[in-house]
Amino acid sequence: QDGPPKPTGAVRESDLVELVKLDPSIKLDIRYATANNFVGKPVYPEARAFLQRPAAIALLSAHRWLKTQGYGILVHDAYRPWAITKVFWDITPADKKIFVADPAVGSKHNRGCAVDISLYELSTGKAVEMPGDYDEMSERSFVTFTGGTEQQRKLRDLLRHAMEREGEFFVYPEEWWHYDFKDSKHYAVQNIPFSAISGKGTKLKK
Ligand SMILES: C[C@@H](N)C(=O)N[C@H](C)C(=O)O
Ligand SMILES: [Zn+2]
Repeated sequence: QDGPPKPTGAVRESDLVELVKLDPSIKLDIRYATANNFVGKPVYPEARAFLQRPAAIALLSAHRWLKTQGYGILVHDAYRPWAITKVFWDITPADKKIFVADPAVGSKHNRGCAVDISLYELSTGKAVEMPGDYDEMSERSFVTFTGGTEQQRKLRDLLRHAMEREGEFFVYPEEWWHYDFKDSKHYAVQNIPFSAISGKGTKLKK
């Protein structure tokens, strides 16, 4: 397969918004722009994060609620070009494919409607410890994993509560960090690089 799957029905116009421009207190740790990821080398030329506007606004709402609890959102990934989903799929062994999306269908990341996140402590700015590492392909990533420390599980569950409390996002059960936006099916799978995103719609409508 050479390119993304074509939409089967009507789709909404893409309006990708850069998250740090909405609120600079949303922190970034874009591992795919570094060698510290499961590919072992950078697959993004820039450490940037975009979501479709309604998803970005919902993420901001979760971030603001988390701040009342002493935490902020740390973003590992958001919109992801389809070609990178294909790279992930091709290098992942068959028994680990639940941790990556099939490029024949496309990932919700490719639609600008999924986000990989963790938490940072407002008091120190440091990333928290979760029951497993980001992109760890083991049962420690499952949202039902009962191992790790009580504090790690509490933070994983706090993140999930923040993201699901308004019904806008829902967790991917195999990955504590991955959240899908409820309206993802309305957006097309895209393969444009970050540099081609206009950002014209970056300003948040009040
Ligand atoms: C690769 C991982 N971070 C991820 O996002 N997995 C889901 C299943 C996806 O690729 O959509
Ligand atoms: Zn993800």
